[in-house]
Amino acid sequence: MAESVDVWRSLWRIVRRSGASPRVFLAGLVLRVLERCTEVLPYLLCFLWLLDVSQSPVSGWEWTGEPLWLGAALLAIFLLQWSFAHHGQRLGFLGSYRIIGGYREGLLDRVRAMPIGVLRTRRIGHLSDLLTDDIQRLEAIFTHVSADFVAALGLALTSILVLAWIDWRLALALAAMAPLATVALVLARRMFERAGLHKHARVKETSGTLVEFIGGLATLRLFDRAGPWLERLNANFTELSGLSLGIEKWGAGPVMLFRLLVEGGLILLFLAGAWLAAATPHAPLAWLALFLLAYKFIGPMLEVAEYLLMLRSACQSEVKLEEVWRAALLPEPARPVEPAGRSVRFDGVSFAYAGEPALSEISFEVPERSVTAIVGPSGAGKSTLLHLLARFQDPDRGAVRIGGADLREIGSDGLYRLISMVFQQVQLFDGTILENIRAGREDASDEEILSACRAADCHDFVSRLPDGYRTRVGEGGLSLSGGERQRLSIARALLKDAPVLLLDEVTAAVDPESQRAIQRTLSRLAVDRTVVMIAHRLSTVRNADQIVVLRDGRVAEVGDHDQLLGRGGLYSELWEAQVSLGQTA
Ligand SMILES: Nc1ncnc2c1ncn2[C@@H]1O[C@H](COP(=O)(O)OP(=O)(O)OP(=O)(O)O)[C@@H](O)[C@H]1O
Repeated sequence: MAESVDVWRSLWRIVRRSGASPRVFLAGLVLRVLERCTEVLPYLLCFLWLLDVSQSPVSGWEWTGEPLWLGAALLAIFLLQWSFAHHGQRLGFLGSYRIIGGYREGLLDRVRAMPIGVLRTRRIGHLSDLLTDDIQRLEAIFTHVSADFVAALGLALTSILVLAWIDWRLALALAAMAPLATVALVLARRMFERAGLHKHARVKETSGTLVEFIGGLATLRLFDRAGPWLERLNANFTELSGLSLGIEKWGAGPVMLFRLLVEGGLILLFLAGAWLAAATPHAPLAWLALFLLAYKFIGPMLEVAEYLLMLRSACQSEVKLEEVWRAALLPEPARPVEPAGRSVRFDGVSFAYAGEPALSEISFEVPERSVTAIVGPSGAGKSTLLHLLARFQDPDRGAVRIGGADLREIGSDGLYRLISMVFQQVQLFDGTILENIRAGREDASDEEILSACRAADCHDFVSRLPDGYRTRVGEGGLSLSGGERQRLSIARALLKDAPVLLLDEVTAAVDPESQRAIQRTLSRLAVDRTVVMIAHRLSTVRNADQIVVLRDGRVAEVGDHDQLLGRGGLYSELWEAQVSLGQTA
C-alpha cells in the first residue's frame, strides 16, 4: 500500500531531492501573491472614493473626489500588477525548472544506479510512466498549481483583512462559514485519496497487463489465447471506468458542500449588512464596493479548494516516485580496488529470490584466460550465477571475486570496465547499426567498428543492407534475424575488448548456420580472455577448459568433457539425453 499523501511533505521532499535552491521559486511565489493582492486595491480605492463623493469620508482616510486622480491611481495599480505578474511568472518558471530539472536528473541517476537485477524485475511500462507522466505532474505543481494556490490564498486573506479594517462585523459574518467548509473539504480529500489509491493500484496492474499483452500478442494469437486476455483487459477497463465514476460521484458531494458553505458566507454578510445598515456610516454606494470585496474573498476561496485537491492528486505522483528514490542501491566502494589478474572465483556463494534459495554454497575457480561452461537442467541456477558475476545483485552469503578482489570492492563501474556480456535476448537501440555497435566503446573509430564487424561475421550482411552501416535498427527500425542481431551484439562485445567475457546462451535462439558462424567468432573472442558461458547445447561446450554442472542451485560436478563423461554423473546423463535427440552433432 502506498504511503498517504501529505502535500507539504511532498513539496519539501521534491525541493530537498532536487538539490536546487528554492529562493528564486519563492521570490516568484511572493510576486504572484502580491500580484493577486493588488486585485483588492481598485475596490479599496473605489470604496474610499465613493465615501468621499458621498461626503462621508472615513476619518484619516480622506480621498480626493477627483475622477482624474482615481483614474491615475487605478492605472498605477494596473502597472504594478502587471509588473508583479511578469516578474512573478518569470522567476516562478525559472525556479520551478531548476527544481524539477534537479529532481529529474537525480531520479534518472538513481534509476541508472539501480541494481540491474531490480531493473529487470520492474515492469518497464511502469518505470517509464513514472519517469514521464508522473514527473510531468510534479512539474505542473511547481509551474502552475502551487503558485496559483498560494496566490489565491493570499488574495482571500488580504480581502478579508481589508474588509475587517472597513468593518470587522461584516468580515466576521463573511468568514464565519469557512471553518465548516474546511471540514467538508477534509472529508472530500479523504474520500478522494482512498478511492484514488485504490484506482492507482488497479491502473498499475492494468497497464502491466496491457504491456504484457502487447509484448506477447504474437504468441497469444498463435495459441489462440488472445480472446481470454482481451476479455480480462476489457473487464479491467470496465472496472476502472466504474472506479473513476465512483470518484466523481463521491468526490463531488463534499466539494459541492464546500462551495455551498463558502458561498453561504455571502448570505450571512447580506444579513449582517441589512442589520447594520441603519447604524453604519457607509454611503449606500459604498455597500457595492464592500460586496465586490466580499466576492474577492469567496472566489479565491473556491479556487484554493480546487488547487488543494489538484495539489494532493499531483502529490500522489511524488509518493510513487519516492519508491524509486528509496529503492536500495548496491553499496559502492569509496576507494575501488584494482583486481590483481583476471581469474574469477565463487567463494561459498548463496543467493535467494525473496527467500527462495536459487544458489547454495557455490565455490569454483575460473583460471585467467580459460573457458568455463555452466551447464545443468532448467532452473538449476545458471543465469542467476552469471548475473551475480555481472553484479546484477550481490550474493546473500559468500563472495564473487575477480583477480582475488570481491566485486563489492571493485565496484560496479570498475566491474563493467572488466566484463563484456552477450545475452540470448539481444537489445538493439533505436539508431543506426554504427551507433549500436559503438555503444560497446564510445570513442571507437569507424575503422575499429568495421574490423569488429568483420571479426564477428556481420560485415557481409550489413554491407547488403540498403544504407549499410547507417541502416536504422531497433525500435521502429529494420528488423533483423536472431542470428544477425546476435552477431551485431558480439561485434559490440568485441569492440569493448574487455578481459572477462560472459555469454548467456548466445546461440540458443539462432539457426544452425548462424550458430556455426557465432561459434567460430566466439572461439576467436575467447583467446586471451577469461570466459564464463552458459550453454544448453552441450556440443558447444565440449572444448571448454572446465565445465561446472549445476543441480538445484548447487555444484554437482566440475571437470572437462571427458572427465565428466567418464564419471557417469549428471553431465553424462544430460549428454546421453542430447545424443539421443541428435543435438550433439
Ligand atoms: N527474478 C526472479 N525472481 C524470482 N525467482 C527467480 C528469478 N529468476 C530466477 N528465479 C528462480 O531461481 C531459480 C534459478 O533460476 P535460473 O534462471 O538461474 O535457472 P537457469 O538454470 O538459468 O534456468 P534456465 O536454464 O531455464 O534458464 C529458478 O527456480 C527460478 O524460478
